[in-house]
Amino acid sequence: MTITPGVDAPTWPPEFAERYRAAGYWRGQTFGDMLRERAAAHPDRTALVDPAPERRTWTYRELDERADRLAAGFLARGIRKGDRVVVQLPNTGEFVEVVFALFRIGALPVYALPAHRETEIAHFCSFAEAVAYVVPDRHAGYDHRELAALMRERTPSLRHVFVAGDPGEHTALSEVPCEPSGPFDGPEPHELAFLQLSGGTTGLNKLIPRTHDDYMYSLRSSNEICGVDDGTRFLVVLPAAHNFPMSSPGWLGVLYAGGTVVLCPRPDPATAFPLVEGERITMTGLVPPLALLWTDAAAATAHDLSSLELVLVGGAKFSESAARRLEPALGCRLMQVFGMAEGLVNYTRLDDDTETVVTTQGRPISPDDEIRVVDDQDDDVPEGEFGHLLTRGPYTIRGYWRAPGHNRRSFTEDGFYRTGDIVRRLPSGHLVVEGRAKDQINRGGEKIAPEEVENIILAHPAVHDVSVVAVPDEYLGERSLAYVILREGAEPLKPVAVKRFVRERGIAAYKVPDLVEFVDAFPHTGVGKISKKHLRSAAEQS
Ligand SMILES: O=C(O)c1cccc(O)c1O
Repeated sequence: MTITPGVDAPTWPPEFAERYRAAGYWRGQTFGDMLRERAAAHPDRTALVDPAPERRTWTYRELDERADRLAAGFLARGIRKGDRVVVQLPNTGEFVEVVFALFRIGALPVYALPAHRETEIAHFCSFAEAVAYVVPDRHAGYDHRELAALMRERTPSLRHVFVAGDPGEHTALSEVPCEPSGPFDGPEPHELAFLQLSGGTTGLNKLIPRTHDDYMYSLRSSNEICGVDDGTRFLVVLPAAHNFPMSSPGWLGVLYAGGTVVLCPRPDPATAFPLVEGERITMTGLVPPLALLWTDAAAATAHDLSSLELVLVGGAKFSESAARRLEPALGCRLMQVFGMAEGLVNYTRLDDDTETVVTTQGRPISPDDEIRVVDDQDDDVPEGEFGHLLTRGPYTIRGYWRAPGHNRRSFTEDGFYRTGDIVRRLPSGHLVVEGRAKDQINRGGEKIAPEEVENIILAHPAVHDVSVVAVPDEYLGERSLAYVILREGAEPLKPVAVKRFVRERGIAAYKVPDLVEFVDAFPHTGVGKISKKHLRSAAEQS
């Protein structure tokens, strides 16, 4: 169960770590201590607002105290430093309390999304050898307690299920807190803070080990770039466990700055606009499909959105035409952000001209973010030409959690992360994302590994072979299409039966193929392997 540094989670070579400390990037503070410091400096300021169903607020002092008591309760139940805890909570105050309680004792949250189901959660629990799983009772019509019971049966390491709300057969989260018996033996700043999820390209999600030092640096710099300060009122519209709304600059960045975080239960304008007005929201982050929806809804809304100063858009490519419409419609500044949970984050800047803001995906946070744009042989391409984006820097991981084989493919020998994105770099340093080399579908910001979905469909008795590819979609950017070859002599299937089969296997709904087509054969490459590129262009033409 214990973590061996450099083995379970590859880390920076000592000369890099020294350089990042000397440059002042890594400042030696943990998230637990950060909150403690803020609570001492401005105890009565509002840290957190959870507006639904009844408005609840937390001052910095209250959040700090509640995190302490919950941390003490977790310890009393045997959760220890280095233990992994799968946290699957919607945008509620409990999410923030749980995460800070775990930070304080050095247990590592594994950030599941509310949309995840049996397939994903079973993987996180077993691969991370989680000791606990934290869930809501019901969310969006789904009973998480039943899934939790199944996970307890199937995962030997899983000793606890904590439920926010009615616990059923499990333990109520509200029963956990107790009085701390003394200071916590917390983590060191260079140690892991949590495991974030990768978008995944090869089947199941990889886990991304982030340290207190490296993540705190990305927040602090994001705050400077985005102009976050103690007057910022940030609306968390996307699922709070996503890296973007957590750290770019996100709810953690805003708490770092002493601002106020408001948790939005659903991302639609009908839910969010009254909150923007009522809570005087100044900043938020959206994925492109939501940005479009908000842009269109703003024209007709009776709600006063004039408090909005900045909307960040990222997670998938934002079309230039949509980007041009956003600022006039919402009456605020647009900032594009191109980031990844593995590290590197790029922003357009507040003083960039409009053309740069609408046509690029920004430039890196740090002067020490090393960027290479290379061809298929890893040779640098001339400035301004397309190539694979490789990166290395003070907040980009050196390897995934317990994945040595995968790490040899995803990182160069000298530690550059192969992002899988195809970019072009402008003389200003801004990147333009042109496409993707990795086998992944980006469905409006939700990343899908085709292989994971293919493996599920292959289990259908009537299916001989399957290939899942991206097809362009005006609203989401991309949707998923499953090309299915049926077994000889099999009863014909309807597309809806394939979709139902995938859904019933227990997988996040966004991974269920949007389209299913039955074909006799896939286009093949010379070596007889399915050519995803070929399939993608066939899909684009159909
Ligand atoms: O993962 C992402 O897509 C992402 C987008 C914007 C900003 C981020 O930090 C991200 O991780």
